[in-house]
Amino acid sequence: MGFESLMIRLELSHGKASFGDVASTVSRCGGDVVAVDVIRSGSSNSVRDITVQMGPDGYERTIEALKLLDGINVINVSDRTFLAHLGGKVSIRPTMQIKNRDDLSRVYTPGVARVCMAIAADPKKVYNLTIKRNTVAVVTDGTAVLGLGDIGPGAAAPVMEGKAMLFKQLADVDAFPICLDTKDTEEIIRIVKAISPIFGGINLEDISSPRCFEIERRLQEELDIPIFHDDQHGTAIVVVAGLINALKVIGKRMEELRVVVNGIGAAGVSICKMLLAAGVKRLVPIDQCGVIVRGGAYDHPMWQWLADQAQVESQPGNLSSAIEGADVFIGVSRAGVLSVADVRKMADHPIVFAMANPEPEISPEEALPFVRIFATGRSDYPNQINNLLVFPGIFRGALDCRASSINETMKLAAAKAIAEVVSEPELNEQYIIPSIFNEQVVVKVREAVIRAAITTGIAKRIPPDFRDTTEEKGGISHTAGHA
Ligand SMILES: NC(=O)c1ccc[n+]([C@@H]2O[C@H](COP(=O)([O-])OP(=O)(O)OC[C@H]3O[C@@H](n4cnc5c(N)ncnc54)[C@H](O)[C@@H]3O)[C@@H](O)[C@H]2O)c1
Ligand SMILES: O=C(O)C[C@H](O)C(=O)O
Ligand SMILES: [Mg+2]
Repeated sequence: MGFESLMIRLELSHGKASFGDVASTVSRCGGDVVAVDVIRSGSSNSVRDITVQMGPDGYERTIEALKLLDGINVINVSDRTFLAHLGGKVSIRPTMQIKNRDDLSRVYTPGVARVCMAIAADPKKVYNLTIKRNTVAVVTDGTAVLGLGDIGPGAAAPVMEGKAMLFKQLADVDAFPICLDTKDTEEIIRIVKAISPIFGGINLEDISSPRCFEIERRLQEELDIPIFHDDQHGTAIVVVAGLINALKVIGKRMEELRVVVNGIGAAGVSICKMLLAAGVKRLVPIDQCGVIVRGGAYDHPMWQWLADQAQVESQPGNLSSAIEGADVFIGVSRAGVLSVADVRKMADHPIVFAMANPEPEISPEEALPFVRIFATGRSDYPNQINNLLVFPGIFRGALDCRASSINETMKLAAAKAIAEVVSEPELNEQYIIPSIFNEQVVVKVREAVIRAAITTGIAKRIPPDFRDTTEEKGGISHTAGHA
């Protein structure tokens, strides 16, 4: 599933082989040549880089077929995805160049000492005189990386670097990947607290459940910067945004839905909580042990919380029995657990958000003939429901107003803001959620988050663009200080 790019460096012996032979061989193996670069051209031979797009299954076949061509020498094969990772994906750049001793004495000893002492005298100044106000730590222990599981902190780094890139490109937030070689809850809390002075916020990422709940709660209690477990809240916010719009398309209301959530880990717990807050009255949470039922007894504190909720159904069962008559399936579990037979048992106008990464609970090819609305977490299909629509804008807003946390009001405001980026005339089955490249996403999420932070009294600063207009924009009073 999904197309990938491969870059192949070839030497063609003129007179023996032509570029047409190469292109037709690639095409026969199921791929397309999408770019050609001539690296060297001589009288008897030439060297070219060809970029080939195809499903991952076709790679080896293509290379073997090219090697068999007379007059073609395959010099090198590079997977473009790996090439994009060479040397990592982010770097740190200074904000000015040190050109002479005068500059040096300002940014370094002795000038810097005066600035240090100013912060020592007034710790709030760290926000204006260091990178803190714009910097977020993306912290993982590598235990729940995408749906790949506990692959360790080093292997988790490419995902964390990817999040850091997106923070910067989409919201101009400087984010730094921190991959911790410990799974111990107390140690993680201690380390994050210890590194927190230079960060304006902490984005926890891919830390497995249930430790993630305790880590987030304790850090938020003990620190006055926002702590946001992306897999919980970023995911829940984007799911609610997608659902708000999907319901507009199919004409159902939140209150009349029966919703199955499969995978009650970090993402699943938070999605369930937010669905209840959004008005869902019939909820069926399912994990590997089967349906989590109202009135049940569970060791997992969050499952017990769910079992105590009036909206959670009491009928035991498994995914295959529980999906019967469901209006919505939300998967945050693992690849391939939803079958076509399951989907066919759903109510009219089924909505399926199959969000396990990188492979969803059911492939679009299998599901699409039987569902009204389908979404995945992936970038290569329509309706990408991924927390990447949330974390850049939510942190942009939280940093700009120096919110001490990210509360429920801010989260709901973010969900509504994302949903509203797609206007009603634009909405359709293939377009329930805006593209991440829609610049309005970060702008609207930021604005909604700041307004919610100010109204709920947790903003420590009013951003300049909110200073004169807050009254007209919604009757918000100036309670926070300007800094
Ligand atoms: N699209 C997105 O934005 C997005 C965001 C967060 C997580 N995810 C994906 O959701 C999945 C879970 O992520 P998480 O952070 O919650 O991980 P997690 O490890 O905290 O939770 C996963 C849960 O799924 C359960 N599970 C595993 N197999 C199952 C099965 N066959 N049936 C029912 N439950 C099953 C596990 O027991 C666990 O409780 C991953 O694939 C991740 O990539 C997607
Ligand atoms: O990283 C992603 O693509 C989304 C999410 O954070 C996940 O863990 O799957
Ligand atoms: Mg994640």
